[in-house]
Order: sequence, then structure tokens, then C-alpha cells
Amino acid sequence: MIVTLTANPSLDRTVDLDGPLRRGTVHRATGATVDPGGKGINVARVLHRAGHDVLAVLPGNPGDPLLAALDERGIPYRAVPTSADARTNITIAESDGTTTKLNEPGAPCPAATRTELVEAMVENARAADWVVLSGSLPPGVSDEFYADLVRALRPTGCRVAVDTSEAPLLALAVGFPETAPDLIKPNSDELAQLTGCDAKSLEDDASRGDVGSVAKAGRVLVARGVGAVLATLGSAGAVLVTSEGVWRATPPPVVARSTVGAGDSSLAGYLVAERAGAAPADRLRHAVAYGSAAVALPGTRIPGPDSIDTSAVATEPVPDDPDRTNRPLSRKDM
Ligand SMILES: Nc1ncnc2c1ncn2[C@@H]1O[C@H](COP(=O)(O)OP(=O)(O)OP(=O)(O)O)[C@@H](O)[C@H]1O
Ligand SMILES: O=P(O)(O)OC[C@@]1(O)O[C@H](CO)[C@@H](O)[C@@H]1O
Repeated sequence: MIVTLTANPSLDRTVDLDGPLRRGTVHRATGATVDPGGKGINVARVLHRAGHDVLAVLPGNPGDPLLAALDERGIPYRAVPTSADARTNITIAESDGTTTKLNEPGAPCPAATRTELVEAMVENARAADWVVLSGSLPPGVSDEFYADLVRALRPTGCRVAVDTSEAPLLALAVGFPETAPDLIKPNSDELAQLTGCDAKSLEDDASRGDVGSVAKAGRVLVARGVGAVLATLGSAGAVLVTSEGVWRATPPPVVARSTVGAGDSSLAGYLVAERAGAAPADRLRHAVAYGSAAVALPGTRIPGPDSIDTSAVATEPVPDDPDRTNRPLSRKDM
């Protein structure tokens, strides 16, 4: 089983425009869709659709429309009572695939909810082979929440994947190696937050075929105890760094409709392959195939196994570059 935690879940409302977004004007939307969202929920949705046994843990009260959306899709969940309904996050989707997101802060999380979420995670982790801790934290939850939870999960022996950003990510990294997860999935912004690199140049270099800086940042994290770094780089694909080596994967050309949930689908794709016993390059291939399939779908729609084409994803090992390895990262190596 895979247990996901979404401490700050959302109902994702996507509004479609037939042209570019213009600030300060009235737009007549051409359509609108609503999906259950929040990063851990998206990971659980993809895994469930791929036939895996999942449990999505989240704060939520009976009657919350988010829980109704999970019920409709048959996603198994454990909802811990909290202060209010889940937030609504808005995506404005332009016809060329450009997406703008407006994410609400989320319902404040009372102390009793935080305690029960941790208890639910520890209890269910005992029967799981992975737990996935994903997304931002709602008001009332301290930045150290994930770091503390990784410590609390250690005795269960369950492997831990984390996908978060900003202060909770930095608070986790401060505790490495004690709080180092078995897997992290930073995008270029998050890799930059962790290592002081410039996010745009990481992605720009990668799209020109140079993933040296990403590989170096990943190696720094692995040296600090992280099991594997799955760095996703938007249309430039992804890089996997483990103690065994570094691989890069390039997606096939895709007509992008919405990038929302692409990173979550990548993480789920990696876990699908990992659970099947795949070697690192094949895990990366699955991550990129799932991510690219998600990008071709509208809103927070998630791909099913039938739309995954791993043969269209090119992977290759990235050799060690002694020159670059000896050069410091732009700010500090964490
Ligand atoms: N324009 C694109 N074309 C093809 N594949 C893409 C594109 N954008 C993203 N992807 C695929 O999706 C994966 C994840 O994308 P990205 O790095 O943007 O994740 P993310 O920022 O975590 O996404 P999100 O937070 O929106 O879920 C990439 O590694 C790639 O495989
Ligand atoms: O505000 P957070 O927790 O950082 O991100 C939330 C979110 O943007 O992430 C998912 C896509 O990855 C969406 O379903 C959801 O709206």
C-alpha cells in the first residue's frame, strides 16, 4: 500500500479561456471543471487508477465537497476532522496551454487535527511500503511539520517520499541526514531553494541538453542522506540522482493543455515502476511518461495507465563531470 498525506488539500477549479489572460478585464470563460486536488491526493489518484492500493490521508469534515469528489472517483481516504472545508484553488487555463494558478491559504489546521493526522500516518505506514508527504502546509501548521513527521515515521520502516517547497522544504533539509527522505521530487524552483542555484538557468541549461548543474545539486542532496532525487524540469524532462548514478530523461513533444498535477503524476509514475522492481533509468522513464501524459490533459485531470507510452521517453546516464563537481554551486551547497 502507498499512503499519501495532503495536509492542505484543495478543490481545483479550472477556468478555460479562449485567448490570453488580460489583467483588469472581464473574461467570458469557455468552460470550467472541478477536480479533487492537492499534491498527495493527485499522487493517490494516479496510483489508484494504475491499480495500486492507496490511502489518501487529509483533513476534511463530512459534507466537504472535496470528500464527495473523492467518493465519486472511488479514492480510498481517511479524513481527519478540521476547522472548515478544503480551500478552492483556481487555475486559469489559456488556449495555448499557459496556466496561472491562484492557491488559497487553506483551512486553519487546529492542534487536534495535526495530532490526529500524524497518528493516522504512523498507524497506516506500518502496513505500507511508501508514504508520500506532499504539498504546502495550511495555516496553523509549523514549517517543521514534515521534518517532525519523517522522524515519527522512521520506526515504522516505511519508505518516505516528500514533495514540498519553500519554508517546509528548507526546515526538512536543515535536519538532514536525520530527516532525509528516501525520495524527494523537487522541480527546478525547489532545487534552487535547496541549493541556491538559479531555477531558470537549471531549466534553460537542461533544455539545451546540459543537466550538469542539476546533477551536481542532486549529488549534494544524496551526499546529505537523501535516497533518491527525482528533479523534474518541465518540458526539459527530469533527472534522477541516486548513490548508484545519475540519469536524465527527455519527454516526447506534447501539446500542453495544463501542467497542473504533472509533477504529482511524475512522482506516482516513479513509484509505479519502483514497486514493479524497475531499475533506476526505467523508474525515471515512467516518471517522465506519466508527467508528460498529465500535461496533455485539461485541468487537474490525471493520466491512466492506458495513456502512458514509456517507449517515447529517451533516457541516458549522465557521466560524472569532475570539472563541474569541483566548482561550487552559486550560493552554497546547502
Ligand atoms: N511542456 C511539457 N511538455 C512535456 N512534458 C512536460 C511539460 N511540462 C512538464 N512535463 C512533464 O511533467 C514533468 C513534471 O513537470 P514539472 O517539472 O513542471 O513539475 P511540477 O513543477 O512539480 O508540476 P506541478 O507542481 O504543476 O504538479 C516533467 O518532468 C515532464 O516529464
Ligand atoms: O498550494 P500547494 O499545496 O503547494 O499546491 C496545491 C496544488 O497547486 O498542487 C496540485 C498540483 O501539483 C494542485 O492540485 C493543487 O491545487
